[in-house]
This record gives sequence, structure tokens and C-alpha cells, in this order.
Amino acid sequence: MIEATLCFPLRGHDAEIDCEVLLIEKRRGLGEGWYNGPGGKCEPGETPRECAIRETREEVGLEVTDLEKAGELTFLLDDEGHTVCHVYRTRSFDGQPTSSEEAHPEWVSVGNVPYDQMWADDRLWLPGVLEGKTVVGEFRFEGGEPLDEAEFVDHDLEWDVSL
Ligand SMILES: COc1nc(N)nc2c1ncn2[C@H]1C[C@H](O)[C@@H](COP(=O)(O)OP(=O)(O)OP(=O)(O)O)O1
Repeated sequence: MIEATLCFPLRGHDAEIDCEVLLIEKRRGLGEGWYNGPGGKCEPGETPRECAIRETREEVGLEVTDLEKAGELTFLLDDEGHTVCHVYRTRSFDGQPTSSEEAHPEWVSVGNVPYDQMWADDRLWLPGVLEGKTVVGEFRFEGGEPLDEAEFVDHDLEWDVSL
């Protein structure tokens, strides 16, 4: 199974109206053309936390620290484990987000996240993660590779878990 990460840098106050999340518009690879958090696949010997920090640096040039684990998501494709994705959020970072070949960054109000331009599962778990909750989820897709062309069919979620 692929091990991957997502990192959601946050800025502003906790109130939904003031708080913004850094999303990327993915420019290549899985989920190309959709919005997501910075992230990617773990390299051999790398912890998920190290991966989230490296991917955020490589994709948008931001040095994130004090990552808080917010979720563990398993994506199944045709009943087989495809990807386990470790989700982090943080309010600590240095630098200004800049575009790379992989990603175009954009600060978005947490009340205005473009779920209609994101993976179909995101609207189920990302709002809670942006509110500060923790989640473990399993999401089933059908229709064969690649995952971003498969159909999202079903899910299970457990909130406020210890990660
Ligand atoms: C199935 O639902 C998904 N939802 C969300 N929000 N994100 C997902 C989903 N499935 C995969 N992802 C994430 C996990 C990774 O952050 C990216 C995919 O990363 P990619 O395959 O592009 O990995 P990289 O290491 O960045 O790419 P290279 O191999 O080109 O270096 O999507």
C-alpha cells in the first residue's frame, strides 16, 4: 500500500470567518487540476511527519513545524488497500508560499474551501480537520486505476480518536 501525507497550514483566528488554510492546485500527478493540501508519497526510510514537512517545502517553499496529526485515511480501490494517508495541520511555518512545478498555492478561507474541485472524499473529513478534530477514515473507490478516475462509493469515519 502507498504511504502518503497531506499537510494543512492554517493562519488567522480560530473563528471560521477569519481562519485561512493553505491549499494547492495540483499541477501534475495524482489529483492533477484539483485542490488539495501540500503532500505526497513517503520516501523509503522517511517517517510520515518528515514526508509532510519535505513535501510542503518542495511543493510550496514553506517550512512547517509543530505538525499536529489530525487524521489517518485509508483509500481502498476495488476492495484492496491502495493508499494510507497521514493528515497533519499546523499553525507554525516560515516563509511565503510560492508556486512550483508541482503545485500552485492559495490561501483560502476555511468557510470557502472549493470542495467541488477536490477529491470526492474531502468534504466528509476536511471540515472537521480544519475545526481541530481528529479522524480515522476508510474510503472505498471502484473502477480500477488510476485512483483519481475511480468512483467514490462508500466510507466509514471515526472522529475524536487519539492518533
Ligand atoms: C482518494 O482521496 C484522496 N483525497 C485526498 N484529499 N488526497 C489524496 C487522495 N488520494 C491521494 N491523495 C493525496 C496523497 C498525496 O498527498 C497526493 C498524491 O501525491 P503524488 O502521487 O503526486 O505523490 P508525490 O510524491 O508528490 O509525487 P511524485 O511521485 O511525482 O513525486 O494525493
